[in-house]
Amino acid sequence: MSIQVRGLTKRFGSFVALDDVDVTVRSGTLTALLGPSGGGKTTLLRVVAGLEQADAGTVVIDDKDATRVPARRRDVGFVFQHYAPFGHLSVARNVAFGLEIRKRPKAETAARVDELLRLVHLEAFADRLPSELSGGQRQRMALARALAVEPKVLLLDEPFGALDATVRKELRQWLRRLHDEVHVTTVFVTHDQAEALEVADEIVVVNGGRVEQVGTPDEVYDRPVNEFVMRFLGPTTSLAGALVRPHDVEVLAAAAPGAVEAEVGSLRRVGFEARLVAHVPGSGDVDVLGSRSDPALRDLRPGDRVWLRAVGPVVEAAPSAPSVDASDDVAPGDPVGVAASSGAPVRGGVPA
Ligand SMILES: Nc1ncnc2c1ncn2[C@@H]1O[C@H](COP(=O)(O)OP(=O)(O)OP(=O)(O)O)[C@@H](O)[C@H]1O
Repeated sequence: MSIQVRGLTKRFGSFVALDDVDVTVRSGTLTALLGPSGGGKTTLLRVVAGLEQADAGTVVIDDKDATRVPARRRDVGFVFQHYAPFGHLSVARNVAFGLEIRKRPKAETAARVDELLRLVHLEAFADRLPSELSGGQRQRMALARALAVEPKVLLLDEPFGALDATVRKELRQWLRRLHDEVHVTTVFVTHDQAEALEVADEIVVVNGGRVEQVGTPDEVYDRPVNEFVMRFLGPTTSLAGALVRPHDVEVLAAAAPGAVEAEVGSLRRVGFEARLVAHVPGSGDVDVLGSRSDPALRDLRPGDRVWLRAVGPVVEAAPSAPSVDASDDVAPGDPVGVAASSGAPVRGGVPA
């Protein structure tokens, strides 16, 4: 069940929250809406769900124009960050709720609830009250409840946002596995680039009410279309006027085509990483990230002469562009890839 959003504009007073947005979500995919706070992700999700009316544009769900269809008739399952269950009903009754109000036969409802509780690994908790569940279990219950009525699409607004980092990580892997079993077209909102890169089939980068880029995790990470996407998806450093990822800077002992001469400022080892800061005369410090066993870095001393060359994606840096760096602004969740695996991405110097 695909979703097509065309020319969507949504204003709150004079503020433009969505500005002529086009997005296609392919049937059966798990798609992340990724971007900084206030960028319009939730608004986009709410318009798709029918909880918010757009000022212009269309929403097509499963090849049918849903723009004017009320939320309850869109066959959309929705899970919010702070999910509020019915506190006086058992877990099983919470999951059954949507089926009961649709007056499905009792036996069918019971069988479906059993199946869903197994799917979300809560079969042992069927008779508990929601207050007797952990936060992660409650969000799994919310997902089971949303799935109960067999929605065409599942929309998740930071479903794990309120949980601690470890549980969040478990649940994101679980969501991936669940999706592989159920295959319902799913869109989830996150501002955590690691979550999107790890879980999604497709990432829609949303910023300032516009779509910056759509692609697979590899595409947006390896071929960012602009400085914003480059910065948002992971740490960056500036080399010869362009942005590059610190782990995509090659360190050479001699001059080579395309390489820039630099002087070693400092080299620190942090766990398995080696973090080099090298000074390029006239253009400032460059951060380089390698592994501690990397022979090109291992024996460097402050003052040594080296040559630096970008070996990964490079994006021209606009000098006046606003700085939105993943290492600063992205969630306290896990930073991206090698560059940030210790939780203290190299940026503008050696971490203390
Ligand atoms: N009901 C509303 N009235 C006025 N402004 C709103 C309303 N809802 C959202 N906005 C504004 O629209 C912009 C986009 O909000 P939205 O919640 O879609 O962003 P988001 O990308 O989901 O951010 P976050 O990650 O913080 O949830 C924000 O600047 C927000 O203040």
